[in-house]
Amino acid sequence: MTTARLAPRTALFLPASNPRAIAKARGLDADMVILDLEDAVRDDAKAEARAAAVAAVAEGFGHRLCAIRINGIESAEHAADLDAVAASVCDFVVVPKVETVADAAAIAEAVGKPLLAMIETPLGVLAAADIAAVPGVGGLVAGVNDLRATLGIPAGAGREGLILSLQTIVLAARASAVWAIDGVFNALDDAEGLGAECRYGRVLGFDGKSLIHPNQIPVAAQAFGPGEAELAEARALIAAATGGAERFGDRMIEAMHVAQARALIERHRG
Ligand SMILES: CC(C)(COP(=O)(O)OP(=O)(O)OC[C@H]1O[C@@H](n2cnc3c(N)ncnc32)[C@H](O)[C@@H]1OP(=O)(O)O)[C@@H](O)C(=O)NCCC(=O)NCCSC(=O)C[C@H](O)C(=O)O
Ligand SMILES: [Mg+2]
Repeated sequence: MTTARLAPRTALFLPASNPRAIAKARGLDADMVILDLEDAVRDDAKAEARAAAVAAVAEGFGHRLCAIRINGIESAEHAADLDAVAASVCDFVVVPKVETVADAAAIAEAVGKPLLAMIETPLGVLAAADIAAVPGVGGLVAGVNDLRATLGIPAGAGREGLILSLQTIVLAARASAVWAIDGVFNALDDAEGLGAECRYGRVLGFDGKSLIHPNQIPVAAQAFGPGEAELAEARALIAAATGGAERFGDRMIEAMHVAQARALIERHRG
């Protein structure tokens, strides 16, 4: 399912059980807000969080896209979450640990809203292309904490062990023209590390990054750009192109480079 809106560069998770975070998010410059009902919420606060999420989306988040992450298919909360999301005015439902086409299709039908499928288990990665192709799926989101755990990657290791999964997620998303959102970066105070990870995520082809703290928004927004230098080069390339293979400065360009430059400028206009 191709989504009319541009993909978010910055998608901020927050616990739906945290009213201060909800209030704060209304003043933050994130492209998307994801109210979490799953891992960020204690078991004894699930019902209260669900009601708070529905009320928060009804109150609105201004120009920001708004999503609710429900509890997984195996969870006792899943059915109540589906009912709440279906009746809510959120733009997207985020579904954790999606592993099958049947589950993605059933949830999309139940909620009647576009679905962002989290790919965060080995089975999910292996089925990612089929999940992305389900009508109603608007994007794939990498769940890197769960992926690390389910792949057996030691705590504290870099992203090397995730690369095949991350590339599979991007490939699957692109094959169905849906969004590809990179996973979270847990180190709350490491802006330099976050910037490097965002830039690498962009190099892999991701549209944007999932985030967990307000401080991460400007870093990710800058990395997923485009920056002024990129825009200037894109404009110059479009102006110089006359068709077919030709020289642009010290490199060859063809029609697809002009299309890429136009997409970059479109992305900037947002
Ligand atoms: C990680 C945190 C628990 C840290 O909280 P805290 O120590 O309270 O942060 P600060 O004191 O620095 O907060 C300063 C102010 O900013 C607000 N705040 C903090 N985080 C957010 C947020 N995410 N959105 C909006 N506002 C936020 C605080 O309320 C403070 O405001 P104020 O008091 O008014 O000044 C916390 O950051 C947090 O809960 N983050 C989100 C956690 C979350 O949602 N996790 C679920 C998704 S991650 C995941 O599981 C992905 C995937 O499934 C996977 O497997 O990888
Ligand atoms: Mg997860």
